[in-house]
Amino acid sequence: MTPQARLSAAIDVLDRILAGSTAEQALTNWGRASRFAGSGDRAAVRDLVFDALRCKRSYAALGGALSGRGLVLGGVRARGLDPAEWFTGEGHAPAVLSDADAGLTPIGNLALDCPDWLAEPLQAALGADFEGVMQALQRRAPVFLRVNLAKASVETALAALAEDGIACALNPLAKTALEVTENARKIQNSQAYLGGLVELQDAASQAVIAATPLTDGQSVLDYCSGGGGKALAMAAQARVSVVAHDADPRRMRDIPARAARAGVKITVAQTADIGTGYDVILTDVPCSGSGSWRRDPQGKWALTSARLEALRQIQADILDKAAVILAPGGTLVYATCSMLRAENEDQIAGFLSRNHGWQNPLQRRFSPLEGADGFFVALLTREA
Ligand SMILES: C[S@@+](CC[C@H](N)C(=O)[O-])C[C@H]1O[C@@H](n2cnc3c(N)ncnc32)[C@H](O)[C@@H]1O
Repeated sequence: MTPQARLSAAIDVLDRILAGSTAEQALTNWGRASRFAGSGDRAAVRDLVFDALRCKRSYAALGGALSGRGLVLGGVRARGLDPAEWFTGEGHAPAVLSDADAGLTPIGNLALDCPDWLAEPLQAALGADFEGVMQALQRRAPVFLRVNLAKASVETALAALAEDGIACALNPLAKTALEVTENARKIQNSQAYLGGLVELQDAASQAVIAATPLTDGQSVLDYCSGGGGKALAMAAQARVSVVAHDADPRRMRDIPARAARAGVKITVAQTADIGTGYDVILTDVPCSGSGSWRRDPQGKWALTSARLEALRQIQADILDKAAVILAPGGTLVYATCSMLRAENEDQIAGFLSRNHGWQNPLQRRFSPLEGADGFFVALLTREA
């Protein structure tokens, strides 16, 4: 495909997304219908689509319309390219520009791709970092790996990755965290990944596990395990017995295979079998995802105040339910990939006001300005 034809493909995919499809669905459907597209084309179209979704407001302004064409045109203008060279109408290129394609220079929340209703709570949470963080969320997220210490040292993992041409740099957020600097697309077929030496995991997620006080012999519950990313990290950090649970059992489907590849043991529990008396419970609760909008830009535009309030209720309920199955003297770990106080500091304050005999020795925010996703972690310790 020519670079111009890739723009046309991105326009088509974005139109489907604007009509209600998820990005993944729309890209998959386009891929199936476009057998002629090679892997480079698919990657390029995907990048164009996700760039446009991250910058939906500003690109729509620059491109003169909230449409596939407007977004892609806005992206061309944002990159400082001459649109006339790209919108040529020749071959599979997008149609030539007309007066209808005039755009305007975005300012304020528009320029920052911030939904208006979220500007105030985000400013309250981020203070002087607000603009910088919103700008960071307009760019693609770096790729991070976690070295699986159950199978390899950091040096061994780096050497194995290098054999597959994948270059990485150590990341200060966690001693297991590597930022991929070259050939990220090779990871899933690399020997280091297939052999369980490394897992894909954001560095802030790894920092959350590093902040979790795990010691050999403990019983640990990952209450909202999803696909088990953090359960795997906990199982590799100390000789602990890890139980994974999620309200949606389908999300835990891959945990046995992932645990086998990583060389660790994880017991998957349905809600009825969750048990009690855990030394450590991690609640990596469902949240707005505002710290990871780079990876899920549709989440930024789909969030509403009603949905945020519903999430807050779920988060408080999860904390209260987990608290009663924690052993005396145990630690409840609360984590979100949100930057909003309502889901972070306010939840901890709410928990402490509802429950007595608890301490809160740690609260820590991770900012996208540190390179990884925005995250929040709090430790709640129950008196013995
Ligand atoms: C942020 S995700 C967890 C991600 C996962 N810990 C990881 O590292 O990949 C939140 C998870 O909470 C689950 N969940 C939602 N409501 C729940 C509830 N009431 N009890 C337990 N899990 C719940 C969701 O199904 C989702 O998988």
